[in-house]
Amino acid sequence: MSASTFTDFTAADARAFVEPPGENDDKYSRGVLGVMTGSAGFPGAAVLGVEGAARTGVGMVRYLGPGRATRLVLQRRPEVVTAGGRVQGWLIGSGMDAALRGDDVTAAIVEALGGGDPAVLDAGALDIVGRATGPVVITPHAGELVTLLAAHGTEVSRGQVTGDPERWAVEAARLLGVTVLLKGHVTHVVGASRAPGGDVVLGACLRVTAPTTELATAGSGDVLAGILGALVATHRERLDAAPSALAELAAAAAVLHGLAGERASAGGPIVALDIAEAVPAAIAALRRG
Ligand SMILES: NC(=O)C1=CN([C@@H]2O[C@H](COP(=O)(O)OP(=O)(O)OC[C@H]3O[C@@H](n4cnc5c(N)ncnc54)[C@H](O)[C@@H]3O)[C@@H](O)[C@H]2O)[C@@H](O)CC1
Ligand SMILES: Nc1ncnc2c1ncn2[C@@H]1O[C@H](COP(=O)(O)OP(=O)(O)O)[C@@H](O)[C@H]1O
Repeated sequence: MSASTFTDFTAADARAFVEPPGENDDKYSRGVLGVMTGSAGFPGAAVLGVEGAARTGVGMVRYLGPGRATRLVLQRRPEVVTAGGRVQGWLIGSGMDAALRGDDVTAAIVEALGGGDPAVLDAGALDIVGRATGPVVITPHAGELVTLLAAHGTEVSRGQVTGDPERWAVEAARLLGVTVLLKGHVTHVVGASRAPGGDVVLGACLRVTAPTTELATAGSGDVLAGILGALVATHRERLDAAPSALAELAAAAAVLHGLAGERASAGGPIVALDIAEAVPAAIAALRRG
């Protein structure tokens, strides 16, 4: 495989994706994010992703998940709407386990993915990436990428992935035909989509280096997925015009996640919710330049 060249994607690059709403915007024109996350085992992931999305700025979040997770989400974020309806993008899979996912949940995900809207697929929805009819970005960590590659006939160890993340992020994008955000201290993003004939077209290869290692904490990735979901929903028109923007949106989400984590940490430890809560200040600082 030929080596791909990764370009550093920085805070200066991310500025283009944190513009405030326009004077004529309303909650719908701004973008609605549909969220299917959480499960009986991991209801907290739903709270973390929704908080990440809400704090990034989005017109509305529609949360569609199991009862307990729904109650927890509403307790924390009463703004969230729990009825179905039109969305500009989806966030699906955080806090789900593909092996335990009920048939009803799988059917609901497949229906959502069949609508052609852009989707962020995380954790327990990575196995159904092939059912999406719209642009997709997947957000695996190294272990999840190993499982995903194996399901597509490529055997690789976790050590091999962490030892050469550039290679395996590109390989996954090439194999699946979707944009890949491979998480880590350095997060690698590889843009990919399918041409009308079905051939995979590779796009930008972007690299985001985390400003703090305190991001390595439970639920941190769920917050990242929420941030990315919000950016996707609020940039739907840009994505429709140029699907290649999905890679930049993914990299911008990783930048925001890092800046928010650094701000929340201020040199000390953090919990995942701290990252989400620090996103508005991180965006304000980015806008100021
Ligand atoms: N509060 C929540 O609800 C949270 C939910 N989460 C969700 O949890 C699900 C599973 O994600 P994971 O990535 O954790 O699980 P994975 O199943 O991807 O990875 C677990 C791996 O870590 C290993 N492992 C487990 N405990 C270990 C230990 N103490 N020391 C060393 N290795 C250990 C296991 O053997 C396994 O190989 C996802 O759906 C995710 O979104 C996580 O984000 C954590 C927070
Ligand atoms: N050593 C590290 N330094 C900086 N960021 C890290 C480090 N380890 C993990 N991260 C970041 O923390 C997040 C962890 O996500 P993930 O592994 O999905 O955890 P969880 O499933 O608990 O949410 C990712 O955004 C990843 O890039």
